Amino acid sequence: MQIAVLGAGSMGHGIAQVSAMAGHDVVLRDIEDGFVEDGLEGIRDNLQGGVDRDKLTEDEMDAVLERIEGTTDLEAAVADADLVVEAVPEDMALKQEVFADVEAATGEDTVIASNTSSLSVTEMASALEHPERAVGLHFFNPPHIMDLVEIVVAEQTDDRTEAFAVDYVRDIEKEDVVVRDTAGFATSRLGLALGLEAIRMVEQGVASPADIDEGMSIGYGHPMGPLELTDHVGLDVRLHIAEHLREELGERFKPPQSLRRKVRAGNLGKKTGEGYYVWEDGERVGMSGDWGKE
Ligand SMILES: NC(=O)c1ccc[n+]([C@@H]2O[C@H](COP(=O)([O-])OP(=O)(O)OC[C@H]3O[C@@H](n4cnc5c(N)ncnc54)[C@H](O)[C@@H]3O)[C@@H](O)[C@H]2O)c1
Repeated sequence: MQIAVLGAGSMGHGIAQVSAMAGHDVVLRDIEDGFVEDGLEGIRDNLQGGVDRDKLTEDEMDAVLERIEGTTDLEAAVADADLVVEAVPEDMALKQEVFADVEAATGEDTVIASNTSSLSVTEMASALEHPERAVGLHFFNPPHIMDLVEIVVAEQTDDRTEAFAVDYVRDIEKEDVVVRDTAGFATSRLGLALGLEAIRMVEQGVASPADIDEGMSIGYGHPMGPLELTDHVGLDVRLHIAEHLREELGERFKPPQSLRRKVRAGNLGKKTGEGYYVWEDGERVGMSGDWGKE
């Protein structure tokens, strides 16, 4: 089928790639030529990495690239699309505008999906004249590696759209979970609950960040402990989501004091060199504060 992906950033280019790898024709749209080029370059790099690791052949790579076209023209991107996936920045007003613009430029049966990680798809869909065609397709980062797609069913989503989303996710060989449109969906809500409790445990001196993380990675088989994951995601991002979930779901998502303090101090995790751990050149070299070396 014909798929349009709007936004060629971290997520958009990956969603375009996995769609093309499943044999779909994809148009990748961003607002400036340079962003489109960066997205296409990202796809080329990912695929080349796959060729280097013998996951696909040069010919397969070329065939995937041939199925992807870049553009800055919204109308050209969505006119013939069966599915449009928006991956523009996480801003409700922008996403509603994009949804409405897409609806004005595409066919009546086109499914319009959002890759939002935290916003209400129901609210986004209210910008449409036919909101029953809206659905959330929450990919994980990076989309070409991560197997899960959370399908977010808005209040207005009809059965056809939900079934279409499930078929698409299975077709691109990802695993689907279907969740109702509630704050934090299923994954962010549970992941954050674990992260916030781990932070409170560090504050209470229950154990060091490294010991808490090891407990979860070795004891529970998590690929990464909740504190290291917080450092990867960004403390500012986690704080923002916690505030949103507190507002929607209650005090159990109240952000711990140390999370606020660290964000105020500019210690946002791996990207700034310190969060609950200290990072150098992308590597963990110790723990933050008095916990010292691991
Ligand atoms: N980064 C993640 O880990 C992650 C994971 C899951 C979901 N998400 C969600 O995916 C969405 C995109 O996030 P991202 O990290 O890829 O952001 P990003 O900033 O890397 O990319 C966004 C892109 O959208 C482009 N853009 C802005 N306005 C546009 C418009 N009107 N039309 C087309 N393109 C436009 C920007 O130029 C930019 O290239 C957000 O809703 C985010 O919450 C992100």
